[in-house]
Amino acid sequence: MAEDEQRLLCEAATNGDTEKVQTLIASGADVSYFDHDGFTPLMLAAKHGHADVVKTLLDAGAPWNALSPTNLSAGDFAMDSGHQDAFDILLNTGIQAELILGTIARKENKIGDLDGDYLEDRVSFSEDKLMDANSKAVMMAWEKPLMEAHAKAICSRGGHILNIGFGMGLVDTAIQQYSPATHTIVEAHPEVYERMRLSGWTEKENVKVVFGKWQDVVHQLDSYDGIFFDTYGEYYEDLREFHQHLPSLLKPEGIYSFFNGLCGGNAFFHVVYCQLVSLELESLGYSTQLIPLPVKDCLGEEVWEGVKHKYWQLDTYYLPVCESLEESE
Ligand SMILES: C[S@@+](CC[C@H](N)C(=O)[O-])C[C@H]1O[C@@H](n2cnc3c(N)ncnc32)[C@H](O)[C@@H]1O
Repeated sequence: MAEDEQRLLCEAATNGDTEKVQTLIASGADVSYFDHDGFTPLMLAAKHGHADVVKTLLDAGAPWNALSPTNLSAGDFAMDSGHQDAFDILLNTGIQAELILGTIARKENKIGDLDGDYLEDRVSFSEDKLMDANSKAVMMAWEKPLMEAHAKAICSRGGHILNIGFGMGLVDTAIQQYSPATHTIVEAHPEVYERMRLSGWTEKENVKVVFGKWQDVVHQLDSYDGIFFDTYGEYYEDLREFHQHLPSLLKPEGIYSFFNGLCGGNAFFHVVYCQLVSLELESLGYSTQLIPLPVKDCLGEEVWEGVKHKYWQLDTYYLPVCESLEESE
């Protein structure tokens, strides 16, 4: 009987029959049910563009972020099929959920999600990547064009530049091309720092290397015309925490950017997080422009050989360029 009810709910969601969906929900049908193909009623409604049904299901507690067997969410189905109304409802729900509940959930995850303390483990360098002790990539050479674009953005006002996280030094090499007045680099991993020292970064005339976690050294820093943030083994909460320091770190006319790998494995979740971070920066007084850069061509399957976690799977990278709202008006 219950199985029948769920099947009818999926059918009504597919057909856009809002009344039937409401009746079935009222009689106890499970809105988080997965059918035999691994789809929820919400995915089916989104896929067919039935915005009313999408809303009804969400109001009844259907999970907006459930994933199909191919890792697609209801929002991905709405987006891929071009159903703007259903997409907007799902996007709004995702943002609200992450704004309110996300902080709590992310804090709880913080205890068990990462593989140990990255900063205390060994790293290994090769020509095209920097890997952690769990064969996860800290940084990869395919990102070079992105790092060059980030450097161009944050150096556009000249002056004093700050970069958090050296990695393979791609962004810092690009920053040096703009001959900044000063170029401060914060790096916390002892082996990465040692490599910087051996390759002469600590001796460069306009470069100041600060060894330590940004959280521990932030109060030693100055104010800058351009800032880039790209760490590893941290959470969205850490990025948010860094943003709290922007008003004192970034000069009023300065440019801020960060590596935008937020939810890089799912197109819809990425949109949710791009919006979320933009809203959070706005509340601190910054506008965020997201510049689309195609990355499909530099990301063949062979790039990921030997890498445990494919942290980026999307065709377009959205490079954030943030500046004070007063300046951008
Ligand atoms: C993704 S890599 C940066 C890549 C760099 N943008 C490039 O162009 O090569 C991240 C770097 O941040 C460093 N890191 C991680 N946590 C940090 C923290 N809390 N403070 C400072 N650096 C940190 C890592 O050791 C690593 O070198």
